[in-house]
Amino acid sequence: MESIPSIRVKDLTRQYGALTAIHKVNFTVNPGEVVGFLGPNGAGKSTTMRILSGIMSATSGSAWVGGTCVAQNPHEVKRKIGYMPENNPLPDDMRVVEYLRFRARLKEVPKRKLRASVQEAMEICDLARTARRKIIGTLSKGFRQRVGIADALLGDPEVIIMDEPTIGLDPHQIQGIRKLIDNLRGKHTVILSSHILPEIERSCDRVIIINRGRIVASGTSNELREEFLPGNRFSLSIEGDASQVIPQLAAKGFEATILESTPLAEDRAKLSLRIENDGELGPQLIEALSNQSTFTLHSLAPREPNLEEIFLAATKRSWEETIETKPKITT
Ligand SMILES: Nc1ncnc2c1ncn2[C@@H]1O[C@H](COP(=O)(O)OP(=O)(O)OP(=O)(O)O)[C@@H](O)[C@H]1O
Repeated sequence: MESIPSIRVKDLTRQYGALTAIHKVNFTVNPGEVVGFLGPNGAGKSTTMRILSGIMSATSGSAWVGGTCVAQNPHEVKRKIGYMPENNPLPDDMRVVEYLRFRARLKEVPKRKLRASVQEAMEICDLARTARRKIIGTLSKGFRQRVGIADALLGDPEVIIMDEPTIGLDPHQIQGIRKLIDNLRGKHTVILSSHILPEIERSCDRVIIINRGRIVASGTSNELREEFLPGNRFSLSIEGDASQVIPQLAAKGFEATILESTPLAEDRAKLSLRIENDGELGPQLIEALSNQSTFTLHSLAPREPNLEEIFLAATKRSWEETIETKPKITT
């Protein structure tokens, strides 16, 4: 039997007056998945997350959380979802434990489970020992984010949604939040939005890319690489005449393009190549580029495009498609 998706979104659209913030957005997230929601500023990430968590209604379309329709049963959905909004506002004058107990009561966590639920959330977020009785106003940004995540975990919801959980954090704090997200894996379905692409690549099983209110790509990093940046990529450094690299490769039967060329000191250059040929290419490339008079090969290594390159390719394609489908203005 097929399991019910933790999240299903169908043709979700939201207008703010004349502005279409999201347009016919469709996606599903399966139980236990950790999904990254990626998009430039103003793409519609927060709008989608707010609708999913029942804070805001959609103009049209539908969303379900654990099979429950958000518009029809917002109260039930709120029990199934833990939401940490962007720039999570917290009361500066409360103690961490007091605040979380207050939040647990608001979320209608049953009285007999309340203390245990708060304790468990504080333990998962590493607050129990260090910050339990601290005044929130005195906490660092990293610890404030932990309080926000602990809040989202109260009542053990099926789905955790985090809007920019690492924004404004230093590398140590980011590492802490990353570990925390790793600990949630398998116990909750997680959607997190972030601008930090290596962060998403490192933490998420799958990525959904949204641009100007529309989903432009969805898949694992590998699937997206295949779709948007096919071909084998290599980095190499040479000494000598860089303009001879492509002719030399062509003579040996390789179809290659230079993606990037960076001159280095002493007649050296670093090149990034895309090769269309299939198969295990490394040894053949070394052979093709060695023992000839115009340059010396110093190093060669395969290079996988990172999520930033995939993201740029996906959003560029969606931008070009929009330009192409726009009617031409005639005078
Ligand atoms: N309350 C609102 N009223 C009017 N327009 C809004 C409102 N909230 C968002 N918008 C607009 O809707 C679009 C999508 O915004 P949204 O906040 O969902 O994007 P985002 O991807 O989360 O961006 P960011 O990463 O900057 O938060 C933007 O053009 C934004 O200016």
